[in-house]
Amino acid sequence: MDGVTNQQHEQQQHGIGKNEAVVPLHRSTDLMLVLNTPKGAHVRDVVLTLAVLLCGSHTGRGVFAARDLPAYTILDVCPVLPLAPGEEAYTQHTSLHYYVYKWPTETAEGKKIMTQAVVFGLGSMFNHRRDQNVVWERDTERLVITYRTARDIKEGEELCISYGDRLNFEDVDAPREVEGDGSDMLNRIQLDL
Ligand SMILES: C[S@@+](CC[C@H](N)C(=O)[O-])C[C@H]1O[C@@H](n2cnc3c(N)ncnc32)[C@H](O)[C@@H]1O
Repeated sequence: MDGVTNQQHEQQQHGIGKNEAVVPLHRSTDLMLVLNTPKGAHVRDVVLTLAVLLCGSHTGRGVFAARDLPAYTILDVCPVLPLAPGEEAYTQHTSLHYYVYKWPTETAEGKKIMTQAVVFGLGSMFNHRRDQNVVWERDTERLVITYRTARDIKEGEELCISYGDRLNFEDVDAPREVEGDGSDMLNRIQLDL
């Protein structure tokens, strides 16, 4: 195409200037969605919640590496839908509450505030791990989040982000603080006295 790349050609066809209105999308093809991880999604459905309470654990989805991945590999570029300020008052009563990200934005008066955003694509499927192996970056201008591997990843590893310290579920990956029935800890306390 006489030195014109496919991307430039597409942009010319649509009258779009470079970098302005185009977000190049990437998704690694070396990923898989696993459906039966122990990290169950929260459910608002009363019947399902009862079934979980009575029958035990409820499985959830997670993103895993289907091949070895080098550090800094782009896993996905996900479009987001920022919610209007105040809309979280409604989403917190729905299952969506467990899927939204904090999103900085500005009011019409120019005041910086934090709202929420729904993330499309794999961004909503990454589970939490305190020592995350995926990092993410917001682009508040272009309304996308880019996810990258934080280090070399082995085939079969789960790809996780960190949700921070204030979790509203029990972290199945968290190290158990007291093993056994706790008597070891009690013995140690008594010895120290
Ligand atoms: C954004 S969703 C992640 C995808 C979710 N596993 C699914 O199947 O739809 C977040 C929810 O996943 C579950 N989750 C994520 N990380 C977890 C972890 N380390 N331990 C237990 N549950 C986890 C929690 O229920 C959390 O509210």
